[in-house]
Amino acid sequence: MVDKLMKFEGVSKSYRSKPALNNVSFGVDSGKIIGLLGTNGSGKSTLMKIAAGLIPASSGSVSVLGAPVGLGTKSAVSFMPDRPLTESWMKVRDAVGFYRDFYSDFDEEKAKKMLDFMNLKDTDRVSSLSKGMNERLQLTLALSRQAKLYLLDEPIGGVDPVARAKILDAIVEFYSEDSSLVISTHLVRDIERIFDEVIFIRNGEIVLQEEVEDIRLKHGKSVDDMFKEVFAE
Ligand SMILES: Nc1ncnc2c1ncn2[C@@H]1O[C@H](COP(=O)(O)OP(=O)(O)OP(=O)(O)O)[C@@H](O)[C@H]1O
Repeated sequence: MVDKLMKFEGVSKSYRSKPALNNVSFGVDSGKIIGLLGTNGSGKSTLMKIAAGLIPASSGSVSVLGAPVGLGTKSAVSFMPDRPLTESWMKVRDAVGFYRDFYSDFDEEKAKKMLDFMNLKDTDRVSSLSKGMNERLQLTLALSRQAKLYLLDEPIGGVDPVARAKILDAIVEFYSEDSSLVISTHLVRDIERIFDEVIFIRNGEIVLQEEVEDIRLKHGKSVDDMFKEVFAE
């Protein structure tokens, strides 16, 4: 029986000699929205890229649905990178076509509903979208794949609070409960309402993994208060 949707065991990663992750172990269960929270440079993107099979770990093992990360796990994982994969010549419909052609699990109907929700038009040029609208597009593309695990790297980075709220509403609205979502951010206060569980990462190490309800009940704190306490300098 596969117990965890994703599992990191003793994972370390260095870029040349610079360490980015140090002996990271944790698991992700199915059916959850999880916040991967850490300050700049704490290793969030590195962790996601390893889970998505884009870069290798230096040591340790990572599995998705019980299989080591590799070609076989890529269809179970949809990754939204912090930099867009779309090209500037594209219109929104070209970006959708690109994903449809590239991913056999792409759900075009879902993409259309999401684009509508996001107020994006087929004919909008990607290069003329504002940062917030572009993030809406990237999120639509990533969530329209039928994956088991969605990894969203800073989906609300650099957008104003109104755009943030819209993006969070879209995540909640279009999330399917037989999958899990891992969302990296350092903007904790704006987003904590949607998390079931949070993982704190500091200097490449996991320093806390806890259910949000437990943080509130056991510690009597919001996730944001806890984050500020753990990351105080
Ligand atoms: N391609 C790379 N080459 C060299 N060092 C890198 C590379 N990518 C990341 N690093 C370093 O690894 C560490 C972790 O970076 P990472 O991007 O994973 O952090 P992060 O938590 O996602 O940060 P941010 O919130 O700023 O995006 C940082 O010290 C960073 O400078």
